[in-house]
Amino acid sequence: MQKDLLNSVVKITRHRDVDSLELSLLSTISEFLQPTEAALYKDLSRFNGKGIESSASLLCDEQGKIHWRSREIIEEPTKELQCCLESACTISLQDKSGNETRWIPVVIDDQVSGAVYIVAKHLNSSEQVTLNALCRIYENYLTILNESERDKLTGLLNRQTFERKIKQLLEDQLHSHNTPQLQGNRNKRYDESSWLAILDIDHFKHVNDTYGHVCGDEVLLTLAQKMQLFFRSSDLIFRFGGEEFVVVFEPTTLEHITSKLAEFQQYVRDNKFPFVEQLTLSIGFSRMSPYDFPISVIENADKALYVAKNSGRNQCVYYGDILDEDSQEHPSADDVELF
Ligand SMILES: Nc1nc2c(ncn2[C@@H]2O[C@H](COP(=O)(O)OP(=O)(O)OP(=O)(O)O)[C@@H](O)[C@H]2O)c(=O)[nH]1
Repeated sequence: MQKDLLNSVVKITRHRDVDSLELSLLSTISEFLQPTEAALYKDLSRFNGKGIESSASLLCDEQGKIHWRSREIIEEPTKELQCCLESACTISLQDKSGNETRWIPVVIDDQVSGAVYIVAKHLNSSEQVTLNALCRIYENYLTILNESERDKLTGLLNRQTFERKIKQLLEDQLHSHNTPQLQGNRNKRYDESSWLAILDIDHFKHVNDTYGHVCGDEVLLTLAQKMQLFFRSSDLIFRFGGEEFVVVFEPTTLEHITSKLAEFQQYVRDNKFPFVEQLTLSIGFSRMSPYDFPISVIENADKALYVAKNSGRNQCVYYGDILDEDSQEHPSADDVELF
């Protein structure tokens, strides 16, 4: 048992990203404590978002087969979960037949960032020690990984994680595309796809030059917080560098994404930021299908951003529109009549 446990700890700490770490923790809990249910909850307000997310969860059937469930926002968290998050205390309930349900807080930098949830037959004292030790190892390792995945100033995902996160997202989409029963609650329309947008603050150098770098940092931090509150928690938000942010949106229509981005531009224009009178953004965006290379989607959105900047800034440009204009100006060989 001890040797197996040590090997599991080695396995958990081999991971280099938070998502695999979460799956690995639940697998280990499942291996050693045979729960009927286990999950990891994340308090998104800790990351400037909204609500509570079940970021990984599993169900074990009577044959001992594990069924993984996809990540979801918890619409109505139980009062025990809320109590665990608010009090930073482990909550435990036992029914008459000895089944136990536990919520164990996950504490990062002295703040509760989530909880481990487990439903199992009565846990003896050595199993309780094992469970607590696994949760503490997870907590320690999560602290290190969070630091390497997130931008220090804004707490957003950093550029280094972009490739991996996008690859994972596209693989998940391809998987759910091929297995319709996994598509989740929302009925997807045939014309929906993912989108990638680059948002760049206009004339940010002027902010730095006028008020200083520290004030510039505060503007960046405020914008990052507004982005996290405005967009869905399932959308991925990266700080790509300086005053440039990348948002990857879950599948939706061109019409919806166009109005969502326009609304955000308006929201930024109308809202107060520290020091500056008014802040505006230029945005370039592009469609992203599971068959695209992330780097080429970035290049397309970047071309659209370039057009937005050159058209006077404070604009939102769709790559598909500049492609259409381009093909009208430079018709392809297919469009040229040969005599
Ligand atoms: N405060 C602060 N400034 C940064 C940071 N990273 C980059 N910058 C500044 O961001 C500014 C970017 O300037 P430019 O690339 O000329 O862009 P801009 O002034 O926004 O002009 P346009 O994008 O063309 O509208 C420079 O002044 C950088 O020093 C940061 O972490 N903090």
